[in-house]
This record gives sequence, structure tokens and C-alpha cells, in this order.
Amino acid sequence: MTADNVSKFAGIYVAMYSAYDAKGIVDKERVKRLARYYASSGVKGLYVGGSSGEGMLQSAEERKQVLEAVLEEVRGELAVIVHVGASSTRESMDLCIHAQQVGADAVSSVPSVYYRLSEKAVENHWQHMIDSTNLPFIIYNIPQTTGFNLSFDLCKRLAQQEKVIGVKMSGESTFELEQFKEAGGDDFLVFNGPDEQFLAGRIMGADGGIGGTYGVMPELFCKLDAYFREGRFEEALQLQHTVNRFIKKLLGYPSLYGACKYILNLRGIETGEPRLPLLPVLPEHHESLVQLNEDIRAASLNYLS
Ligand SMILES: CC(=O)N[C@@H]([C@@H](O)[C@H](O)[C@H](O)CO)[C@@H](O)CC(=O)C(=O)O
Repeated sequence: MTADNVSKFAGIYVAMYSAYDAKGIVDKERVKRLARYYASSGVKGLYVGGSSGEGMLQSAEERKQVLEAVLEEVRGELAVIVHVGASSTRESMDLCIHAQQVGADAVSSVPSVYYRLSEKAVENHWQHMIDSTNLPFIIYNIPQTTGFNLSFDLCKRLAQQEKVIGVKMSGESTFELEQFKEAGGDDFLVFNGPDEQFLAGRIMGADGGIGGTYGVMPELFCKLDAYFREGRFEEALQLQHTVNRFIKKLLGYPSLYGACKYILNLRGIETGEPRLPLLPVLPEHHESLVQLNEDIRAASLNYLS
């Protein structure tokens, strides 16, 4: 890991939703329009096929289609990190090789899920992905969904490899986030995962963030990051409070992703419904989401003026 890589990758990444047509089929044109929407928002890049991107609910072929559409639209404009986590190592390696072939900037993965795996097995799973391409690799630690929490020692061991450039820390402990930075050293990137505590993560050593709710308020997270970088901590805290009021509302719907997708649809960026078992919003939620969209827009205008 070099300082060059840090400056190449540090920053704000939208954990991008996938876009489907009315029948729930991946719609490459809609994916492109969504990627284009973010290209002018000030973010550093996109995290494709992660939790928000529903990669785990798609076939390998669909995941490849989404990545290809994103890269056809914003390759060279935005850094594109693709999540390649799958149950089998073989499928993840196939997705890694595809990512390299089509020009992704980095790959990232959760541990294999379903089987209760030892740390050795998870390490081996990730190592096969790391060895399968020349791409930088970003560990994805999200213990609340995978049941596996990255240890300091495993983080340190993996970070010794040139290709392992960082960790996306979606666990809620900012102490552990700080420890991953400690394990990897200054040139090892740590991305904050929980959007609700972006500022706390940054203060504890994160080099940026990857988040799903950034997708409906990318400008506000870019501004929050700018306040942090400029040492304007009181303003940063006020803005974090503002975005948290929005996030709290978003989390009150049948699914967070359904609510965010509905808001994008209100802006003319159609992404379809989340894929089952993730629930869509219901007609009775539409009115309050229209209001929430307006409130987010008003806050964005206020902060950007
Ligand atoms: C479980 C989950 O989706 N966590 C999100 C957060 O951005 C989350 O949506 C946000 O903090 C609201 O709770 C990210 O940490 C992970 C993520 O967005 C992704 O992989 O797509």
C-alpha cells in the first residue's frame, strides 16, 4: 500500500443501489443513469454490488451486468470499487477476474456467509480473491450481517500485502475502526460504514466513508467530509445531526433500500423496487417520502449556497 493509493482512493463513496426494470430485471440503462447522477455530486466514487447494491441477491451474471453498466458510464470519472463477496470462493474469484477485465479500480469482499467458518477459512477465502487479480483489495467487515468480525491480527496480517489497501468498516465500534487503522498503518485505508456516525469514524481515523444513504444525499456527505477536513468540527457535528434526522426517518420504512430507491424515483432516476426478500415501500408511505425528499433537497440547497 502506498501513499499514492491512499490519495487515489480516500474519500466519499456512494454504496450504490442496483437498478431494475418494472419486472425486477437488471436494467443497464437505468444503472447508467444512476451512476451518471452521482458523477456530478462531488463524490470520489461508487461501491457497486455491496449490501445496498443487493449483490448477494443477484446471480453472478447480473452482478457483472451492473458493473459493466457502471463502468461504461463513469470509468475514469469516478473510482469504482466492486463488491465480489459470494458464498463460494470460486464465484468470488470469477467476479474478481471479471472486475479486472472490465476495468474496475478495486475489489472488496465480505467473508463467505451461511457456513460458520473459522478465521483460517475466511482468510483463505479472501486470499484466493487477492491472488486472482492485480487489483487492490478492500476487506469488507460487516459483522452484524455476516456473523464474522475481523480481528486486529487478521487485519494486520492481510494489510502486510501490497494489494490489500484497506477495510470498509461497517461494524459500529469506532474503537475497532481505530484499531484497524493501527493494524494497517498510515497508508492503509479505513472507510467508515455506518453513515449515522460518519463524523465519529472520521475523527477516529477513517479516511472516508462508503454509505448507502449517501445515495440520496451525496452533497451533504461531501460537505460533512469537507467540514471535517477543514477542522470545522462544530459545523460538521450540526450537519451530522441534520443527516441523522433524515437517516432515522429512512430507517423507519419497511426497508431502508426501498425508501431510498423511492426517493431516487421521485427525482426522476428510476431504479425499480428492491429485490425480495427486501420489502418495497407501500403506497401509504409515499406522501411522507415526498416530504422527506423535499426536506433533503432544502438542506442540500442550504448547505451548498
Ligand atoms: C447494513 C448497511 O446497509 N450498511 C450501510 C450503511 O450505509 C447503512 O445503510 C446506513 O448507515 C444506515 O443505517 C453500509 O455500511 C454498507 C453499504 O452501504 C453497502 O455495502 O452497500
